[in-house]
Amino acid sequence: MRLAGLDQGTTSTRILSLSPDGVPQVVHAIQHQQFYPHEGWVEHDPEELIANIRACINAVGPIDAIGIDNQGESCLAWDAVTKEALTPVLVWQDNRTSWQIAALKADGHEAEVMARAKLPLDPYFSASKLGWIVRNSSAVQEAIRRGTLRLGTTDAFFLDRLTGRFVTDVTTASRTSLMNLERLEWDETLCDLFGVPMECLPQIVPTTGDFGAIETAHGRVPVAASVVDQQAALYGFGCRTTGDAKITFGTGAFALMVTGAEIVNKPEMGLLPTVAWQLDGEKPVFALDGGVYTASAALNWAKSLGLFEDFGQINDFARPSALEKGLVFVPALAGLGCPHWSPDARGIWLGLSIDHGPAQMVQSILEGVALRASEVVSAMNTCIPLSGALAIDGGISQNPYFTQFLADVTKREIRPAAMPELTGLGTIGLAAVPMGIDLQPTSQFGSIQPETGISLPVERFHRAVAASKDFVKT
Ligand SMILES: O=P(O)(O)OC[C@H](O)CO
Repeated sequence: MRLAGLDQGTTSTRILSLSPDGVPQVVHAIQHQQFYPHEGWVEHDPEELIANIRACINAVGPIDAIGIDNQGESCLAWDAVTKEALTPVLVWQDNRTSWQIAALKADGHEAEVMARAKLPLDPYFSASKLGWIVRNSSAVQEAIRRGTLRLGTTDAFFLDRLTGRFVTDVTTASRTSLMNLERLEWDETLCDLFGVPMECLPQIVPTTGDFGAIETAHGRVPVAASVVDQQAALYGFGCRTTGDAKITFGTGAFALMVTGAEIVNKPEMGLLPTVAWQLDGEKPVFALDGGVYTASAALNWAKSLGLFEDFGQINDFARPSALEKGLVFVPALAGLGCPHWSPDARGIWLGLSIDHGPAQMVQSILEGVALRASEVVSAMNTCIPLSGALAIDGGISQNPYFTQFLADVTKREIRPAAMPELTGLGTIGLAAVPMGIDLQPTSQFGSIQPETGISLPVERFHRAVAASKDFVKT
């Protein structure tokens, strides 16, 4: 049986299939455009994403089933009859609703949202974005009048268009802030609060099962799984028991830890309970989630500014670290997520001096991403002790300076995945479940030990983080 995983992420769409020895291989990948129409706005073109999905599926050749993973909170509106998008995709990084979130907080609504969705008020989640779409798009208002409006995360749009099933899986629904996490149903109070008509949302279904079939150049292909990309990676890492955790360093850095059947709710730690997956006919497995919004995105930004030309140039830097020498970068280029939840925070360099050049600045960016990830890891570890080493994947998980600094700052063994496609592996693994195949991960991991005798002045970073939060507000 030949299975494929389609990874529709923030920067690219990729299709993977397994080699005969079980290793996922990217068969085709297409980058898509990022649109920044105003400060803080981030959009994708839904038709470009659909075209890229079709191109990837056609490129993979004959397959028996496919799983699709998605970029989480990103969402849009479309028409129930024509299936045409009515708005761009508002990407998870889009901060256009931060003023509305601030107003909801000021009006005392955070406790209610925390009680129902178990999420803080933050523009990251889909709820305020969908509310914004309903209030501001004339095409959406016309569709309401016609009775044909559909609202949802990107997975629901892709499935409705490609298979005719108007559904979303429970992991993606748990990222909207419109689902009651205990009941796993849309929550009327939350929909009213954000101004989202509940009847326009898709049906919530388990992560694996029958999602309909896609017409491809090679015949009809059943979709057997649909899931958020971070949850797919957690599954692909083989994390199955409470305390198993991973961090994926992509556009942002996303840590997830399995908490089993239990919803671990630690708002004071800034961590989010979320659904890890729900296999068809089984109870849901939950996870704790902590996000750093800019990881590779900060390095791409530095590259675009000309601070370096090639990723091969930023693998080695002299010690002591920039942090020890007094230069600190806080990668809050799209606000601060876990554990701060400060959408108005901005990136900041502290400690610049006349002798600093591009190399030290890039070194401090790598360290800033590691320090932010370390904040998330220590919040998680306070909730539930992490089992053993910390497994990581994604682009900068292969950077030797970054991984050693991460080991030193977290004081833990870091295990970078030798094979970078763990999201695809997890998506294929989930699609295999309804086919009756138990695919166990075959990835290999490196091992980076913390250096002994090093004590980093992490307090210096905490002071810089505090400044990054207050800077725009004061
Ligand atoms: O598409 P990625 O890999 O940047 O991941 C996006 C996250 O799921 C957003 O929460």
